Amino acid sequence: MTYIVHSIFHTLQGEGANLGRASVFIRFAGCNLWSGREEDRAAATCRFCDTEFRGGTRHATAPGLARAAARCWGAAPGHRFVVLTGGEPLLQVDAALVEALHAEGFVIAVETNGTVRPPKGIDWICVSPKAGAELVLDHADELKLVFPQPGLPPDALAGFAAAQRWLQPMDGPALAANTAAAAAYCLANPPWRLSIQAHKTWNIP
Ligand SMILES: C[S@@+](CC[C@H](N)C(=O)[O-])C[C@H]1O[C@@H](n2cnc3c(N)ncnc32)[C@H](O)[C@@H]1O
Ligand SMILES: Nc1nc2[nH]cc(C(=O)O)c2c(=O)[nH]1
Ligand code: SF4
Ligand SMILES: [Mg+2]
Repeated sequence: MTYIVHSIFHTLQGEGANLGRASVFIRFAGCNLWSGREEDRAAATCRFCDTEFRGGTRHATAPGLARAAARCWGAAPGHRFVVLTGGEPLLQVDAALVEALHAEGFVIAVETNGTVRPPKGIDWICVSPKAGAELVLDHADELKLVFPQPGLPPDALAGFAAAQRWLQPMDGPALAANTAAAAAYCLANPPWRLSIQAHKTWNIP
């Protein structure tokens, strides 16, 4: 299996349950809910994406990609943690990559839109559902809903099983208003919690 990877970088997880944790991010190229081209955004299923994920480097084997992640992690002792994101990582992540990353000593987390079934063995799954896209998962370690999303109110996810439920204000021109609305929603509706994209204020990738 060839993996097409937009970028690999070492940073702190800026969102959700693993906030602040040293991580290697593997950002896979491509998504099933948007082409990544600005001219296609208005007609896409997912229209608020904050991420560049087009194109990148081919990695011909799972052990090769896992070694690239290990090189990126560097010399920091132990606690290796990798976040598979994109784009939509589950279009490409397979059992061979899970095995190879584990063999390099990584705990594996995934950021997914929940429309694609994951291979077995991933240690931490964060599902971030998108209005208008069919969820094929009904549980995860954490649920992280970008808020507000017309057509996908938090209530609609009452049947989704997750120990942690986050509302993440939609970044864009209305970020301040979205943050206030998300905070108000969390105050009125525990167990929803507020997830601020901390890396954007820490000025790290
Ligand atoms: C770029 S996505 C990649 C992973 C996967 N495709 C997904 O949507 O979960 C990573 C995370 O950023 C969130 N995100 C994307 N655009 C955002 C925005 N404008 N404001 C807040 N969060 C956003 C997504 O919902 C997801 O939780
Ligand atoms: N620091 C940092 N944390 C993140 N958590 C999820 C991200 C993503 O784009 O998937 C992300 C990201 O892009 N940067
Ligand atoms: S599903 Fe994820 S990667 Fe795809 S366009 Fe939406 S936020 Fe971006
Ligand atoms: Mg991001």
